[in-house]
Amino acid sequence: MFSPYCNNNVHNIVNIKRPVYLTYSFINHWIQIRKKSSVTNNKIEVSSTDILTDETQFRALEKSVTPLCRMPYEKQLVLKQHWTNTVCKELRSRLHNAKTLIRLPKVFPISSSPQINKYRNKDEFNFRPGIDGNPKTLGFFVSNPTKENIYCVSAMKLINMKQSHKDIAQVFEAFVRKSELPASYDHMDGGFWRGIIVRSNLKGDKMAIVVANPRGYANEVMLDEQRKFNDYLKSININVQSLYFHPSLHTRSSKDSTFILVDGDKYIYEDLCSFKFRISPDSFFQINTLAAEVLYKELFKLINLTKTSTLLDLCSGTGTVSIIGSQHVQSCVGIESVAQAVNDAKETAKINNIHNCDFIEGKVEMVLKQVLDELSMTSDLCAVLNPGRAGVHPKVINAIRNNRLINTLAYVSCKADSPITMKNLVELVVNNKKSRPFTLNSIKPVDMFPHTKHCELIFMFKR
Ligand SMILES: C[S@@+](CC[C@H](N)C(=O)[O-])C[C@H]1O[C@@H](n2cnc3c(N)ncnc32)[C@H](O)[C@@H]1O
Repeated sequence: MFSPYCNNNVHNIVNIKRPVYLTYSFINHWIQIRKKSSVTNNKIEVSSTDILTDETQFRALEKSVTPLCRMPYEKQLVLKQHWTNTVCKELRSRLHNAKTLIRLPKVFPISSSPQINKYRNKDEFNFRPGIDGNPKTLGFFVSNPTKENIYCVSAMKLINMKQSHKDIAQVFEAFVRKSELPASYDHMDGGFWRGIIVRSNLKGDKMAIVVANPRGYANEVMLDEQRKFNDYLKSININVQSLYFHPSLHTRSSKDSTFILVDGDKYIYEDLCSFKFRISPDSFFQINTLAAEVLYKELFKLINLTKTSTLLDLCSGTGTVSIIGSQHVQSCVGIESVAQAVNDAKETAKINNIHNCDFIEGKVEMVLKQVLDELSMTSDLCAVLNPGRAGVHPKVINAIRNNRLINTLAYVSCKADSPITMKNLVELVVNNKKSRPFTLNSIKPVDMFPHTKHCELIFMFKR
C-alpha cells in the first residue's frame, strides 16, 4: 500500500524524527567520502562524474514530492481508486482482529481535481546547504542516495507549484544570498534566515511570510532586514499584497504565533463555493481551492442535512465546512485550535451575512464534551471531523461515540492509512459495551493532490 504523506514541507519529504543539524563541515565530509568531491573557498565542488547533478537532484525531489507526475492523470486516478480499496480492506482486517465483523463499505468512484498543474495555493521553502555547497540554498530537502543525509534542492521545476510562488522564492533566495546574516537550520545555530512561505488565491493575490530565527538578534536588526526585503521586492516590481515577518524560535515554525505585518493587507481572500473566505497567515486553507470545492460538494451530497440539523464542524480551520453547510442546516458549531483561523471563520460568516454559525477556539479533545452538553436539546446532530494527517485524540472519538445524538458522522482524511487515523476509524466502529458503535457505510475519494500519492477520503458513518 502506498501512503499519501508529503506536503511540500521538510518534515514530510524526509522523515526527520528530530531536528537535523547539518553543519557545513559535515556536509563537506559526507560529500568527500561519498562523491570524491573537493573543497575550495568554503564551497563544495562536486566533480563532473558525481551522480549528484542538477538533474539527479531534481529527480530525487520530484520522486519525493510529485512521484506520479510522469504518469498520465487518468492512471493516477486509477491508482488512487485502488489505494482507497486497499485502505478499506485494511480497515476491515483491523476490525476483524478486534473481533468486529463488518461488510465492506461502498467505495464510490474517485472525483478528479479540476486543476492538475500549478494548483498549490501555499508553499513553504527553507534554507539548507545545496549540493554545490552554498549554505543559502532555498528549496525542499531530499535525502541522499544512501539515506545518510539531506540536502536542499530548488523546487523551481515542480509542476504542482504556481509560477508566482517560484518567483518569490527565487527573489528571496537572491536577497538572502546578498545579506550578511547567515541562514538558520536549527533554532540554536546562531543563524537568522530560515525560509519563506508563499500563499495565494485564485485571483493571484499573494501573501509572503518570511520566517527567521530571532535568537540573538536585536529588534532593530530584524526591523532593518524586514524593511530591506520589502524595498527589494518593490525595486524589482514583485507585487505582494501582504508581506509578513514571522520570528520563530522553534524548529517547526507552526509552534509560534507571532506574525508581524511588514507591508500591505493583513489578509488575503479566496472565493470558494460562492462564498468569500478570509485567510490569515497562520490559518489552514485547503491546498487546492478548485478541488476543495469538489470535496465539499461531495461531502454535502453524502451527509444529507436538513433544516432541522445542527452541524458540528470539528477541526474547522477557516470555517469552510460550516460556512458552506450553513445554508442547509439550522445551525453550525465549529471547533478549531488555531486562533487566527477561528477569527477568520467568524469574520467570514459576517462578510457573507451568515448568522447561524458559531466558532469556538480550543482543542476538540478539550472542549467537545462541553459543547455536546450544551447541544443536548438538539434533535438532529451531524458531525464532520477533518483533523488533518495527525488524526485526533482518542478522547474525541470517545466523546462522539458517547453522544447519543450524533447519528451521522463524516470523517475526512488526507492520510487515511496513517496509524492514528486508522486507529480513529477502527475505534468508531469496534464493538464495545460502553457505547453504541457506528457503521461505516461508504467511502468517497476526492483527488486534491494530483501528481502526489495523497488523496482525500470521506468516510461516511451512520448509526
Ligand atoms: C485538515 S484541516 C481542516 C480544516 C477545515 N475543516 C477545512 O476543510 O478547511 C485541520 C484543522 O484542524 C485543526 N486542528 C488540528 N488538531 C486539532 C485539535 N486537536 N483540535 C482542534 N483543531 C485541531 C488544524 O489547526 C486545522 O485547521
